[in-house]
Amino acid sequence: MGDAIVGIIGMGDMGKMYARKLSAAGWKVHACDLPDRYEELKKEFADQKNIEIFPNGHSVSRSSDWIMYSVEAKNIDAVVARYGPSTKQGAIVGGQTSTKAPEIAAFEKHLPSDVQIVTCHSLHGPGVNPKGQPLVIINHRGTPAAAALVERILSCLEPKFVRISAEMHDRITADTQAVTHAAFLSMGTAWQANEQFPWELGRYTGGIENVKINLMLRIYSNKWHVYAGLAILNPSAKAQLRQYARSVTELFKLMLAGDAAGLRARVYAAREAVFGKEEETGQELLLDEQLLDRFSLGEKPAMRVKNNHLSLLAMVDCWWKLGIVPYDHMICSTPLFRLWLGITEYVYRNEDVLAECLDTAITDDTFRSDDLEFTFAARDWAERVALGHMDAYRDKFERIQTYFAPRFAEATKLGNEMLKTVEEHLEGRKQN
Ligand SMILES: NC(=O)C1=CN([C@@H]2O[C@H](COP(=O)(O)OP(=O)(O)OC[C@H]3O[C@@H](n4cnc5c(N)ncnc54)[C@H](OP(=O)(O)O)[C@@H]3O)[C@@H](O)[C@H]2O)C=CC1
Ligand SMILES: O=C(O)C(=O)Cc1ccc(O)cc1
Repeated sequence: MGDAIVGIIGMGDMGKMYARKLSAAGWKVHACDLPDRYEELKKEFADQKNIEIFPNGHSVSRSSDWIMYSVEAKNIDAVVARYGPSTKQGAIVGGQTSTKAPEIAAFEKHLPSDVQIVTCHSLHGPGVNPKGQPLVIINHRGTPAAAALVERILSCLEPKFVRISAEMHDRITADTQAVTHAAFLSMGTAWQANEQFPWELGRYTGGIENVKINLMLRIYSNKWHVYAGLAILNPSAKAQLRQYARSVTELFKLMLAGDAAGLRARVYAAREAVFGKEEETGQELLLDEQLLDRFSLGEKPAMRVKNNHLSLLAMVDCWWKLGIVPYDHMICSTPLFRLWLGITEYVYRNEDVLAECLDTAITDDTFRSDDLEFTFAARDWAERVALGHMDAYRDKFERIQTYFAPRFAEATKLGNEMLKTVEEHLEGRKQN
């Protein structure tokens, strides 16, 4: 089937996943990473028949028909500056970076004018089966035939193609990915600050808590540059993170003040804006807590411990304040975002659960010290992103990553099972 040659520059987790899938479908793949990884990669792919490893991006660019840059977003300008001018005449170029503004700027700046630009973004990590997952295709500077070729190449992943502009992509992923990651990063920061492994504490077990813990560990087990690039380089993300931090702070102050009426009024106003009036939403819930109960890293206690779920209340408050309707973004969502939306919806569309949450927020001090640290954390992540300082982001991320590292292997296994079960559940729901 492989009439065109696919070039991949950057053989990290995503580059390798693409190389394996495309070559298995019969496409010839020319790939490289940094020159000092040439020998190691050649050995790794020696018996893969359609993959040829090259010493650098010049040889990949000169010989391929669609070239995908799968490098760190923070390096995209430098890498395209180096290899872009070597692009084969009339070829098509794209990238896998999670934020398209800097990628497109680099392409426009460094690619010869006869080169077409059709780029992409898989909305899932390298360990997730791409089948049925959204795959964004952006035809920025290409003929319809060029875009059709890129889609033909990528159709072997069996994705759900989402055809949008680069601007729309960055707007949506700021709403879905950047702010979701900020919530989980802040949870990890708070637990580390209080020197806790939450699955070891009786008060952090049960369905919703399992999602929080597993997704937090999943994010910290990934590479810092993926999340830093996604937040810091996305022009729309700063405002989202700032609002999330503000929502956390304001809700926490209402809790501390014991202002039950004020908290209730605010939470219900957000609920109406995001989920509609209760009587208007006849729809079935995305998730139920029993489904999530199975995926615990710790022992399940006999009695469920109540939590005020500040991180979830702040998420819905933030969507409300920014006028975001999360369901509008489902076509362009990641598995993490769907789970996050699933548990927020579970709390908000269940009158008893929400009432218990508000009552706990006012009358129960169990979570005060975690919530205090969570508030500091949300503000600090938002500030680091606003300052645009990659090293400050990396330093904090890697410190917390080291703390949780001993549990990554187990959490990844459990997290994969959890995502798979939830995805199957959501798929089944759609078909019914
Ligand atoms: N991981 C994820 O969940 C997802 C990531 N993405 C995006 O995809 C891109 C790749 O991510 P991922 O694979 O996870 O990250 P990795 O760090 O695993 O891969 C990036 C690779 O690019 C290499 N590289 C850097 N500079 C050059 C160069 N000049 N020439 C050739 N190779 C180079 C890096 O080498 P070295 O390590 O030696 O610097 C590294 O091997 C990122 O932009 C990320 O945002 C998109 C969807 C999901
Ligand atoms: O699902 C998520 O949000 C992830 O954490 C995995 C991920 C990371 C970066 C991307 O560009 C796309 C997906």
